[in-house]
Amino acid sequence: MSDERRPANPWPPVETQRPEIHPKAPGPGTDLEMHYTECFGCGDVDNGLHIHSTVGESGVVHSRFPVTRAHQGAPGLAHGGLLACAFDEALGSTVGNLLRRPAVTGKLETDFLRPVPVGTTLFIAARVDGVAGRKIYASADGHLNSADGPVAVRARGLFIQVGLEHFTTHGDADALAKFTQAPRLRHDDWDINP
Ligand SMILES: CCCCCCCC/C=C\CCCCCCCC(=O)SCCNC(=O)CCNC(=O)[C@H](O)C(C)(C)COP(=O)(O)OP(=O)(O)OC[C@H]1O[C@@H](n2cnc3c(N)ncnc32)[C@H](O)[C@@H]1OP(=O)(O)O
Repeated sequence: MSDERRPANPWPPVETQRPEIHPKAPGPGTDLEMHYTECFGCGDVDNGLHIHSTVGESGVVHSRFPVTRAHQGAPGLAHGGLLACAFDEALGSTVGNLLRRPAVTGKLETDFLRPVPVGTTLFIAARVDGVAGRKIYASADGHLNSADGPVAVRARGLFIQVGLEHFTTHGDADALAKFTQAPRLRHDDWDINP
């Protein structure tokens, strides 16, 4: 179905405030480092997505996902679940880096408009659309092979701001400690009071 014929639900679905870019957010032109070396989306992981992101103008973050044979679902085509993963990464990175609030994905919806062949690079442009308390709404378009190529996938996500205890309670406290000691992720540079 073409994008125009899909029903358009209001987005964000609730009244929101305009997102405020954190004063210590990386500026336009900054290449974002992987946020965690073991992250399947951006980390140094065999057959991971190897997504690289750069901060653009006007609150947009540009991410690139090179689709390889390791990412197939149907023969020669990207797996939809991995495409959704790429958007989770791109949206989460946009929220985390621009707002500098620790947040996790609460809801993620994807519209698959065109097939994404192996060998394609998906150019994902993501932005934060609004904030309502701990709820942060973000969306992205994925273009085939260039920033202005045809849109193949769109996504919308709800991210929920959490305190750091979310990661120590449910995750690996030692890994988190190493992670937050990285200069760019220092605690005092984050807005960590949900
Ligand atoms: C200094 C260190 C910082 C660390 C951060 C580093 C960032 C680095 C930079 C960038 C990289 C980031 C790249 C990562 C990308 C990947 C991200 C992922 O894949 S995250 C993994 C998948 N997601 C989960 O595992 C969540 C599992 N779910 C939960 O833990 C809970 O459900 C949680 C925290 C999401 C919410 O639980 P509650 O008890 O805290 O809060 P409640 O009251 O349930 O929800 C709060 C509000 O949100 C709404 N809400 C929650 N889930 C919703 C949903 N699915 N749909 C609609 N509304 C929902 C609720 O209705 C409520 O709204 P009302 O305040 O009442 O208006």
